[in-house]
Amino acid sequence: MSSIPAAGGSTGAPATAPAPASNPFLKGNVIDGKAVAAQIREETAAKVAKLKAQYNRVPGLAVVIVGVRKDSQTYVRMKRKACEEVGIASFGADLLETATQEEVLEVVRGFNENPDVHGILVQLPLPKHLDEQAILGAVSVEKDVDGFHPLNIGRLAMKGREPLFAPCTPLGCIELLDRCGVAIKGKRAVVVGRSNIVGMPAAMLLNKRDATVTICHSATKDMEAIVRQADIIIAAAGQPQLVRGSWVKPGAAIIDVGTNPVDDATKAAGYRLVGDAHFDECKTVAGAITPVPGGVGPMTIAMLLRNTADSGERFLSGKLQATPPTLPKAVVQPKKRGPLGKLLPREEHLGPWSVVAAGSLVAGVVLQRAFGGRRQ
Ligand SMILES: Nc1nc2c(c(=O)[nH]1)N[C@@H](CN(C=O)c1ccc(C(=O)N[C@@H](CCC(=O)O)C(=O)O)cc1)CN2
Repeated sequence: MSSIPAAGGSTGAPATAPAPASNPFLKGNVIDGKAVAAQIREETAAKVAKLKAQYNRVPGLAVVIVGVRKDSQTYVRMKRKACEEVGIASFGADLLETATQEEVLEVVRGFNENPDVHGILVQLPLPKHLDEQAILGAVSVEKDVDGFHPLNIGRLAMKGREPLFAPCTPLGCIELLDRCGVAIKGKRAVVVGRSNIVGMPAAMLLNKRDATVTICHSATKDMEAIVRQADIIIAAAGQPQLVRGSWVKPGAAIIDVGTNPVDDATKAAGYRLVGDAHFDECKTVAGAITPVPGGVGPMTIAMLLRNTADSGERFLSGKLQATPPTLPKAVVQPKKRGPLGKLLPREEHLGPWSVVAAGSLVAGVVLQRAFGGRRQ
């Protein structure tokens, strides 16, 4: 276990929440994600104000966007506005659709080295010609507020380890369960979908909280029978209304991560958003359910703000110092000689966090060897 505080306790057990019947975030059995997100934003604003009073500095978030995708532009605008509202300093880089891998990496490196930046995110998806894995791996692990760096994901996957940051949408799903008084420990959870952004990290977070977790995917046989056993369902398959009311055990909690546009001539935009669960059917059976929109979506940005404030606190309080972004190379490129004339890996003359990060890197590589070659 590292001495560095991990994920602001975010992956650990929650404070006690009111029982569902009297819960202020439940309207009947519908979870009000906007209200939960508003509470987290208020808490974050208070934390940022405290940091400002203590250190006369505020946390800073850098958002990198490549290209002109309309939805990505909207999310990035929402993130920058949210930063402003809670007092987090906003940094940005808007790159052309045609930006090269090296140009994006150069921008990331600049933010890695900027002491006023405590969190960095690269808006996804990236244009197809870019190597997303290499770009996410280039973000300094200590500033990886999206929680997508392989070291953070590796630590999330491992027993007895904690990431510095967990991915925002899955973290938001857990926070919704906690704040709505839905117990996780010992419960059966089924995650439908295994994306890197939501499904897999959601399963890992639920596992850390002692749920018994099953992941369903496109090759799962008799998915509905598996889902029917769940006390908690995370629907994150990217398929509109996949989870039907008849799949749901009475009283189960459904967290719907899907945001699928479907044609709707009655709407000014010509479409409406639906989730991966059939809301009207599932609502009649579930103990609690998130709507789309207004459920998980607002939590993604709220958790990003909280991760950034936690990161700012680690840096400003001096608990953490950024290590050079070239750490993985440093581990494999010996530079110094030990007492017996043996070359020492550089981790031995870097700070304690570097050793932790190096250990996690090895763990990440082992995990990748074990699981990486398999078909998704
Ligand atoms: N680097 C990242 N890229 C992406 C992430 C991420 O967490 N990090 N997640 C998604 C997009 N996303 C944030 O980036 C995001 C998605 C949805 C919402 C949201 O508030 N949705 C609203 C509906 C908004 C609408 O009307 O369109 C809701 O569900 O209520 C916020 C952020 C992919 N990329």
